[in-house]
Amino acid sequence: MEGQSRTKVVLLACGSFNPVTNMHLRMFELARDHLEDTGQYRVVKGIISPVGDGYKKKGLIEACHRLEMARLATENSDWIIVDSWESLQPEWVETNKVVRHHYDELAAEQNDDDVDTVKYSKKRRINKQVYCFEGSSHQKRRGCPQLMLLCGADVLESFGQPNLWKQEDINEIVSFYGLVCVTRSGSDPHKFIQQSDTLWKYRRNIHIVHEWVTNEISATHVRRALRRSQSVRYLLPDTVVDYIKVHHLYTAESEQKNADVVLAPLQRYTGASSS
Ligand SMILES: Nc1ncnc2c1ncn2[C@@H]1O[C@H](COP(=O)(O)OP(=O)(O)OP(=O)(O)O)[C@@H](O)[C@H]1O
Ligand SMILES: NC(=O)c1ccc[n+]([C@@H]2O[C@H](COP(=O)(O)O)[C@@H](O)[C@H]2O)c1
Ligand SMILES: [Zn+2]
Repeated sequence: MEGQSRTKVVLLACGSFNPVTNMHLRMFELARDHLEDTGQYRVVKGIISPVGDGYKKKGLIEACHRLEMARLATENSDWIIVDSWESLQPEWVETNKVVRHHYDELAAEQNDDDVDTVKYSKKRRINKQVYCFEGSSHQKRRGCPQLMLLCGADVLESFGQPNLWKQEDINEIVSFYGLVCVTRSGSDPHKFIQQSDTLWKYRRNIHIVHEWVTNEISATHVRRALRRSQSVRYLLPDTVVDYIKVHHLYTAESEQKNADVVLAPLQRYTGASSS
């Protein structure tokens, strides 16, 4: 397929990024290679969206630090950016709403481009037509890049955890947007999809990216090493390692943050109290 006729894709990764690791960055590169190798897609942008403090995950340090580390980690990338919208919301925001927000932003950018096109080169607007997409309250804008949620297989498998995700949110993500899922040791995304009727129905919108160079880098491991004053160099960009040192992040004390608090989605869907 010629470059022009490929579908433009923007990849959105939501997560704690507590802190961002090299594997988070690798996840984007792996996903881009995989999608472009199909000949159908051209990946034009990657967005890292750190979760807000209202998520209440144990050991989650302040969003301002997580954002700044993600910014430092992506400063050498010409296609991955960090977006602060989610982390600045006063309460935890469901991932589906974050995806919707970014889709609306992309559509607005597309509109602006079209207006410029009309203004300066008098070409026809291409973005006026909208069409409904099966099973979604949203409308797809023609000319707008496709937004796909990018995650590791543990997040995909968390769809099966009771009271963590709303079924309608999962439906919308996999039917309207699409999912790119990178394998992670200990996970079997193919099996998980095979066992879920919803995921099976929309399996063509779920792209599984096999990471052959398996590694178990996780932010949990990084935080543990830091608490023990062990080196985390080469697991994270040097600029992030320096930032952690300067700001004395990830201590025994910070790991106890939210220790007695119920995770926000569980609170919201079960009505459980916050402590
Ligand atoms: N080694 C990895 N392989 C594949 N995906 C990964 C890997 N590490 C993180 N991810 C993915 O990156 C996204 C953000 O993850 P998150 O911020 O939870 O990082 P993490 O390393 O899993 O941290 P934690 O250990 O605190 O849960 C998630 O979709 C997660 O699945
Ligand atoms: N119902 C939901 O929308 C829902 C539930 C659980 C986690 N999440 C998101 O998944 C990501 C998971 O991050 P962690 O793997 O760091 O916990 C976060 O961005 C979080 O907001 C969304
Ligand atoms: Zn995680």
